[in-house]
Amino acid sequence: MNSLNSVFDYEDIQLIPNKCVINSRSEADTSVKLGKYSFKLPVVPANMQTIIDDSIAEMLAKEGYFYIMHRFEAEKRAEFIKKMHKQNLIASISVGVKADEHAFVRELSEKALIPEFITIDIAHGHANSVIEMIQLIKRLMPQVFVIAGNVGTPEAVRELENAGADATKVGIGPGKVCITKVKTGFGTGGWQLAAVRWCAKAASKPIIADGGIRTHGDIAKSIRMGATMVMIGSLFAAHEESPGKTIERDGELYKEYFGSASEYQKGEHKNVEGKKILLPHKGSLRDTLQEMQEDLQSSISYAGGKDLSALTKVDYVVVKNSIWNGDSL
Ligand SMILES: NC(=O)C1=CN([C@@H]2O[C@H](COP(=O)(O)OP(=O)(O)OC[C@H]3O[C@@H](n4cnc5c(N)ncnc54)[C@H](OP(=O)(O)O)[C@@H]3O)[C@@H](O)[C@H]2O)C=CC1
Ligand SMILES: Nc1nc2c(ncn2[C@@H]2O[C@H](COP(=O)(O)O)[C@@H](O)[C@H]2O)c(=O)[nH]1
Repeated sequence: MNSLNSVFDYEDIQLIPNKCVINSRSEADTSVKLGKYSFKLPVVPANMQTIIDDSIAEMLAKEGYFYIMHRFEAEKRAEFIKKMHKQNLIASISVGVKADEHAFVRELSEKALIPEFITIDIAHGHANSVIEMIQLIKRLMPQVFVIAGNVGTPEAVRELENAGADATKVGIGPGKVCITKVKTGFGTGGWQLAAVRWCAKAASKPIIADGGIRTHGDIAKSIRMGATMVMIGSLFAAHEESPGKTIERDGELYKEYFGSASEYQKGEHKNVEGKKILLPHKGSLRDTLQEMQEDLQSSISYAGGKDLSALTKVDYVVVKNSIWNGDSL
């Protein structure tokens, strides 16, 4: 993999069109299967506190989108599962790996509060702590679809899959509010798309490409490189419905978007690998989801197909190489 020629990021790639086989973009099917469930789009808002809350989760589940609730109000998760199940909606939560999270998983199992999806959400997912958590969940609640991450290498993907993960999440440091690449010198920031391709080639189960998506076209590029689904933070931040605080500056409205490893999330300046930014207020989340779907339908038509599978085979060119993917510190 690590020849320089094969290292690229989203902005370095252009997909090459094929002859169109549909009469309207509305015919293109953007739905995706993950586990036993089918969802409207191969996209999931990041499980971060300024991106998703209970009401957004409910709205997404009711309208047929995949969602992953964040883990930063740990004590509310059991009630959240109950509430979603009362409405016949999918429950999809996140966990960490510390001892109290093991206790939480045991509690869910004992109370038969079984969510459909659990995402193990830590910075460096290629770790024994994650393997142990996968094994614990699978032993106590084998029916749960487990997403494990984050990782950035084929070895990590294989190891987590072998431990029982049903999908792995790829992306170490490409996020908009991420400073891992600067603070540690490590990660997939600047070559996230190539890392997705590298990991997907080794995967035998779905890959979720996480971080670095800056345009709707990047979703199609992720699928081309082997992702089944794409996790997105910044493009989903700063909507009317978004939980981030609204700030007024010189008569303009902005919303906060902060990293899960930022001091704003942690409440202390320790092992900080995230920052806070203000994004211009964007209007309704539903409108963004609608536009994302229309753009992806258009992508499918350029790929010469009728559904997402067409995107997996198109040719592409590498136009140039980038480092920053539009980010600044
Ligand atoms: N996708 C990405 O690039 C990144 C995402 N994040 C997000 O930030 C949030 C916090 O993540 P995280 O700090 O892992 O969660 P936690 O604070 O829950 O830490 C999880 C456990 O892993 C340990 N840990 C964390 N990082 C490392 C490391 N590099 N090496 C060894 N042990 C480690 C922690 O111990 P201790 O703290 O004592 O080391 C702790 O025991 C998550 O939501 C995560 O997704 C953070 C950074 C990168
Ligand atoms: N290195 C860090 N990565 C983080 C942090 N908080 C979240 N994240 C990751 O970013 C993506 C979203 O990326 P975006 O480019 O779409 O905005 C998210 O899903 C996490 O994986 C953090 O504090 N540090």
